[in-house]
Amino acid sequence: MTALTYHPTSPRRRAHPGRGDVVYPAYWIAATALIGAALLGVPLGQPAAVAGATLVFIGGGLPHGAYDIALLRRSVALGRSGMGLAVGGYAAIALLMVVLWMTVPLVALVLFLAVASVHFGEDWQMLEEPLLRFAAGAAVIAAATIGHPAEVSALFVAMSDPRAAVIAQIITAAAPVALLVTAIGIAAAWRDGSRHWAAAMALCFALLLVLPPVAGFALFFVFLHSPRHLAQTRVVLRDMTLGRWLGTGALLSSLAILGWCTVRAIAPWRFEPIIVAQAFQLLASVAVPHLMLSRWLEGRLSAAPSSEEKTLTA
Ligand SMILES: CC1=C(/C=C/C(C)=C/C=C/C(C)=C/C=O)C(C)(C)CCC1
Ligand SMILES: [Fe+2]
Repeated sequence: MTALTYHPTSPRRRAHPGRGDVVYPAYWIAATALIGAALLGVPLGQPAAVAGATLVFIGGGLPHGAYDIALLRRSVALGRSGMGLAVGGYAAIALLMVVLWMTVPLVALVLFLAVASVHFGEDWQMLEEPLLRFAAGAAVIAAATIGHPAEVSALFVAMSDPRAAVIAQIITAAAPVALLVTAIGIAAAWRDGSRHWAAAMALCFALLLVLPPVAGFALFFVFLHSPRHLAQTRVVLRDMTLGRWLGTGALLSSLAILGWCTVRAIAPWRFEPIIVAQAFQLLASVAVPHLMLSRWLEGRLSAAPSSEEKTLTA
């Protein structure tokens, strides 16, 4: 994910009409296919379908973080040791998150949900109000939870411990507010010209409410969140050949999965081997350095806008 900010000409207005209005046709195709499957009675909440959705969100979503280090390298002139430090720091933060899952999984879960809300809120660049962006980010979790409290609670418990059910209850209680605030965000995005994004997210929230949670999440993550970031990243890394681009995505995603399996094999692991729960734990572990790096890059870019960034924000 890249952290690409718009630099206002007026200090009052952060957003830019139509800013961030990026939705690919694949999203509408996937959403239509999911609606069709649900109408035809395909059991999207059954274990086989959940395993399929897990493969989709890992295979289609994990690679969007694979370019974080390449982006960092593009933004700061790093020597060999600087690069080593950056890669080491990134891996160390991810590993720290794995340790949190192993030692205090409830803390890891809360951290994950908070980080995800901030991170998904970054997709709403058209909204100038940070609280609105955070609510819109949190609404992804809130919609899935209020729509399917028992399933989400069971997933949280599988990732953490039985006390995680309380977290699902708290989210369920707060969900109406998050969704109402997000409705305002959608209206504002629509009014300001980001109509594709506003319509796509409105449909996605509706689907997160009604579809089984992992299917709804896979739709959001793979077809809305990741492609925006991949497209922005591709602009910055446009001189990477297609082979190298695809190779980097595949290699680093495989390394993350391999790293996860290695840690699981060598460390004492008290979780049930539930694949979907582990996939979310892995996602959480890489999401934390992913978010930290994006925030840092955003700070840098805001402080010193480059010509490259101007291209991106145009
Ligand atoms: C665990 C879980 C959920 C939350 C997933 C989150 C929060 C994912 C965050 C991913 C990130 C931050 C990726 C970074 O790019 C849902 C959707 C409520 C469905 C039920 C189980
Ligand atoms: Fe991301």
